[in-house]
Amino acid sequence: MSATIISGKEVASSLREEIKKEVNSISITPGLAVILVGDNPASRSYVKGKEKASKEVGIYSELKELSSDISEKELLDIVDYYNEKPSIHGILVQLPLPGHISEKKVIEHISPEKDVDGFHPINIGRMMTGKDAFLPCTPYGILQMLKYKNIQTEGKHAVVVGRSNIVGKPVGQLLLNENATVTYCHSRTPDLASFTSKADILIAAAGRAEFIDAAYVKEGAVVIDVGMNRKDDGKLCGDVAFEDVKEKASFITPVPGGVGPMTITMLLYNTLQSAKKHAERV
Ligand SMILES: Nc1nc(=O)c2c([nH]1)NC[C@@H]1CN(c3ccc(C(=O)N[C@@H](CCC(=O)O)C(=O)O)cc3)C=[N+]21
Repeated sequence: MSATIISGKEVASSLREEIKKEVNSISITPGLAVILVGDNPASRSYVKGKEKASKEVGIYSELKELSSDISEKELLDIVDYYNEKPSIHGILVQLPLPGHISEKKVIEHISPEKDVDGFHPINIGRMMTGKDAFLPCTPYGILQMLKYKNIQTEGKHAVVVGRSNIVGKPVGQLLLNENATVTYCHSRTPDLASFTSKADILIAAAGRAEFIDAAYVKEGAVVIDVGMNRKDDGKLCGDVAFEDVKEKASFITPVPGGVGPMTITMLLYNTLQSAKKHAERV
């Protein structure tokens, strides 16, 4: 039997409707500042997607485009400017940054109260300890997709392939918070398939095109594809060999149209939450 496809587009549009309604119902306009350094075409295209989605739900978005030779100090000053600007509730510095700028320094410079990416160590610590935090958008979006399809996490064995700070590590943490049993694997894990084939929920976030085929997957598993790879023909593909795996899985997410639209949606959601908290303070 072929797997049910979890359409990120569908889940995203349902959540965006709710976000839009709530944006219209509050007394202030949520504001998001997006800082883009350099002219990487992929980064630019993601940033455009974020701007368009913000407008659609009534969030004000301000794009700051900076030359790739900007100094670290200048960038930190711009972050400061937005940290202090009352009409801005969320700040996103698009990664990756040019090599001469420390990403760590820049992320740590963003006010944790405006860190709608959920990348600041304060928010990561809050997430780890189960406190109120901005949750990182991709892992949070994955949780929403599971919820939307009523997929249980409690007592399930989740296997995460990938250990990045923005996807692999936090998605495991969030699944653990949801009472899953979590195993982390990565590029140095020997006999990877021996782990992934035990997964009830498999999260593929390693950044290798279509390498998870049916041999890596247990019959009836839920397979979430976080990969965002460009093929030689320019087409986007995930870490999962979709056609092969969909015959074995119970649920599967496509690329494109899967996790990607959810990432943007949770950014909008976090920006709305930040604006609401700001409104309570003033
Ligand atoms: N500070 C920061 N925060 C981020 O959240 C962040 C970042 N830096 N740097 C780059 C990555 C990448 N990312 C994507 C979000 C949505 C899609 C997305 O919606 N993709 C569409 C397809 C887009 C296309 O066709 O090119 C889809 O999967 O259907 C993709 C990629 C956010 N990132």
